[in-house]
Amino acid sequence: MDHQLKITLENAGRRFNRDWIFKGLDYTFEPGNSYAVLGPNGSGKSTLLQLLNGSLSPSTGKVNFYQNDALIDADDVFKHISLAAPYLELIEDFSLTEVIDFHFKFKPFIAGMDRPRLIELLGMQTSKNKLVKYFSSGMKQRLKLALAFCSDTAILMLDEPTSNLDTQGVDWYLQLVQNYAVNRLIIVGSNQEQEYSFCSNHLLITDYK
Ligand SMILES: Nc1ncnc2c1ncn2[C@@H]1O[C@H](COP(=O)(O)OP(=O)(O)OP(=O)(O)O)[C@@H](O)[C@H]1O
Repeated sequence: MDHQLKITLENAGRRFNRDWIFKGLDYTFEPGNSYAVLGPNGSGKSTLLQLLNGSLSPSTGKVNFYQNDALIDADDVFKHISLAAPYLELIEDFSLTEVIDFHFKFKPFIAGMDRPRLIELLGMQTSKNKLVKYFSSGMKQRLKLALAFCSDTAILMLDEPTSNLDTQGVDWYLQLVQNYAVNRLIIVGSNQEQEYSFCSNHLLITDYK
């Protein structure tokens, strides 16, 4: 990855119908830094992450994306972001091998990674040809995380990254953070300390109600 991405929010707000989820949000997400977006269930973490990945527009204010200080279009932002989230579904009728091959048609592997290494990282050598619909919920979550961490993008966006993971899975996730998040802008939507304690910046949604 040879570029950096910065996201700024200027007086940003989002509402659904008459309900404001948050407003008056001024914030800068700097390249290479780690951020936790925090708040209780239903407070608007996922909504904010969707603004930050260009899939939802603000009701007021602005979300700006800069690549090496040049403004880029919100429609082009997805190329620079790897997202792992509960609402992002894997293709259930694909085998593990097919899911990986399909995913990496759209995004390159990080340096030194390829399909066999990714399967090894997942510890799923014996499930290569298993259809994803027969994966356990924890296996699916590991796969989503591994696809995100192993894609060569400037931004890693993780919504509830340890959902469905057991304690071993949580340790495995923290290992991914250590090994594959270096120098990337990482944004974690969460209300569980274990999954965001490495983040140096905290954004509390409830400060913007
Ligand atoms: N498309 C939509 N239409 C109407 N309301 C919505 C829509 N998407 C989200 N909301 C509402 O916005 C609020 C914030 O939801 P959001 O999913 O962002 O919260 P969250 O903090 O991520 O919650 P959780 O921790 O439970 O995942 C909720 O009240 C939700 O019902």
